[in-house]
Amino acid sequence: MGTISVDGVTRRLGSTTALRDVSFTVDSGEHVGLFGPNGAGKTSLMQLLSTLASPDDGRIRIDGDDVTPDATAVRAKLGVVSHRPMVYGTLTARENLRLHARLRTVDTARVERVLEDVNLRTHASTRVADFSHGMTKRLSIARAVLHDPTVLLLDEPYAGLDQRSAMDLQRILTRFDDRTVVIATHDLERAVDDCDRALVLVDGTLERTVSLTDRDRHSFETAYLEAVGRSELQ
Ligand SMILES: Nc1ncnc2c1ncn2[C@@H]1O[C@H](COP(=O)(O)OP(=O)(O)OP(=O)(O)O)[C@@H](O)[C@H]1O
Repeated sequence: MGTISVDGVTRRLGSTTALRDVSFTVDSGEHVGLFGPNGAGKTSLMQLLSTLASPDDGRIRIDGDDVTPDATAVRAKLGVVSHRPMVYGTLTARENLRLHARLRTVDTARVERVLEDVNLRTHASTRVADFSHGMTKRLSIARAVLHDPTVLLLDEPYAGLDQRSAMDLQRILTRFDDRTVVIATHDLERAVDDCDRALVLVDGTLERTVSLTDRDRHSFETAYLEAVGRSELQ
């Protein structure tokens, strides 16, 4: 459950080729980091995996279902945390999750369990407009896992968080370790802890795959900088 297959995927945006013949697979329960400089194609790839866009060439399958014709079946397996929190500021955390549970036809009893998972039980009755950035991010994760997906797609989950909130979030994400996870991030340090494998995109091409299980932080950073060239150093 939760296998991903990306096969020869190309994505064009206007005159830009955002992704060029990208292929990789992710095993069930594996945690993969997506890295690359600005404009490398990370968000474009996350959008395709999330079924928000379709490849111009190639195929993406989740558990064998193609993200284009089988988008509805695929969406049921996906939990997506993107740049936008996708929660309502005028509602409380609990109201947001109950609303989402009804839309997803999920038993509302699960809302309390998920609030607990992301450490928001004591703030469940607070309006989201009054939440800090870190709390809103945790609520986005709660929303994403409410229907118990097998695959979690996290686009820059640590962006804008201070050290303490990022550490809290990292700890919370380990509670969902049994799922397949794809995480796009510029945070090389946390990636070494979070991921089994790193995929490095450069100018839309999958430049390098690095196993993180037997690497320390320094050797991953070296491999990353070799892959992206000097552009990251300037
Ligand atoms: N709507 C669009 N129209 C045209 N080109 C686009 C569009 N969105 C992205 N691009 C281009 O596609 C390429 C890949 O962009 P993408 O946002 O996927 O990269 P990224 O790795 O997520 O970058 P960042 O780290 O800055 O978020 C870039 O050259 C970008 O300028």
